[in-house]
Amino acid sequence: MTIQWFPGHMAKARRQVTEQLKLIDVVIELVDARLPASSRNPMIDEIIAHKPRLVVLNKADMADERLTRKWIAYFEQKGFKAISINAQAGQGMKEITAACKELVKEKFDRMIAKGVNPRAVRALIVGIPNVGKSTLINKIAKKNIAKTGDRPGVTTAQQWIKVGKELELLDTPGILWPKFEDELVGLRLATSGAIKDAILNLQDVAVYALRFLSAHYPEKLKERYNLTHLSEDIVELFDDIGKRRGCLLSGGIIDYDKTAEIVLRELRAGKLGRITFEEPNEYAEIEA
Ligand SMILES: Nc1nc2c(ncn2[C@@H]2O[C@H](COP(=O)(O)OP(=O)(O)OP(=O)(O)O)[C@@H](O)[C@H]2O)c(=O)[nH]1
Repeated sequence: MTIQWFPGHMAKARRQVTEQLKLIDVVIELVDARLPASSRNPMIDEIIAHKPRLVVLNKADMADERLTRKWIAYFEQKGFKAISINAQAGQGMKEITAACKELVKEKFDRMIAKGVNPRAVRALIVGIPNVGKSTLINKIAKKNIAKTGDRPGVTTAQQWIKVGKELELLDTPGILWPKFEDELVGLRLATSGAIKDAILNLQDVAVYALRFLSAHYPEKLKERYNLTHLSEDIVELFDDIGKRRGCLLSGGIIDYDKTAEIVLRELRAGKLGRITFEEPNEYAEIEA
C-alpha cells in the first residue's frame, strides 16, 4: 500500500489512532526487525502516551539474530516489553498474548480485587506501512478465528478478533507514517523494500545498500556475487557485480540500473542472508 503522507493525512492518521486507543488496554507497536528504529513513527511516544506498549520486531526471519537480541535489550531498557516474531510463518503468536497479559496484570488484578470479572485483554496493532500489520492480524485471526460482533466503536464500528480467551485485537490496525524526512531513514526503508522504488532513485538506494553491505556484511556480499575482493570504489563495485550478472549494454558498458535492480531485489528477497540495517547505538543519530 502506498500512502501519500501530507500533513492532513498525518493529522487524520493520528486522530484515528487516538480514537482507537480509547478502546484498548495495550498497544502492539509493530516494527521491522531489520530496521527497528527507521520503521517507527517519529511521534509514537507522544501519540501512545501512557498506554502499556509491547514492541514487536517482525520479519525476524530476515534480520540478523545477534542484532535482534540487541534491539530487544534496547527497547526493554527504554521500559517497553519487546519480542521478535515472524508473522508470515506464525511464529511468536503465543508470546504476544503472554506479553499483553503481563502488561495489564496490575490493572486487571486491581479490577479483580474490586470484584470485576476478568475479561480478555484488548489490543491494537500500530505501525508504519509494510511492517506486516495485516499479515499478523490475518495469522492470528486464522489460527483462532472467532470474530466477535460489533462493539460500540467510535466513528466506524470496529471488529474485534478473539485470540483464544485471553486477547482481543482490533481488526483495523493503526497506520502511522515513518520519519521519511530523514534521508538515512528513507534510504534504509527503501533498501528494505518498505517504500516504493519510484520515490527514490534506484541507483542511489543501491549505492547506499552496497556501501552498507561492504562495511557490515562483506562476506555475504562476496559470496552472493562470487567476488574475491570488494572494491572501495563504488563504481568499480557496481562494475564487478554487473559483469558477474551479465548486466551489459551494447559496447560492453555496465547497465547500472539493471545492476541496482538485481542487488535490491535479491537483498529484499533475503538472498544475501539475514541482514539488519541499523544498530541500537546509532539510534541516537536518527532520533536527533
Ligand atoms: N519475511 C517476512 N515477510 C513478512 C513477515 N510479515 C509480513 N511480511 C511481508 O511483508 C509485506 C508487508 O506485509 P503487510 O502485512 O501487507 O504489511 P502492513 O503493515 O499491513 O502494510 P500496509 O497495509 O501497507 O500498512 C508482505 O509482503 C508480507 O508478506 C515476516 O514475518 N517475515
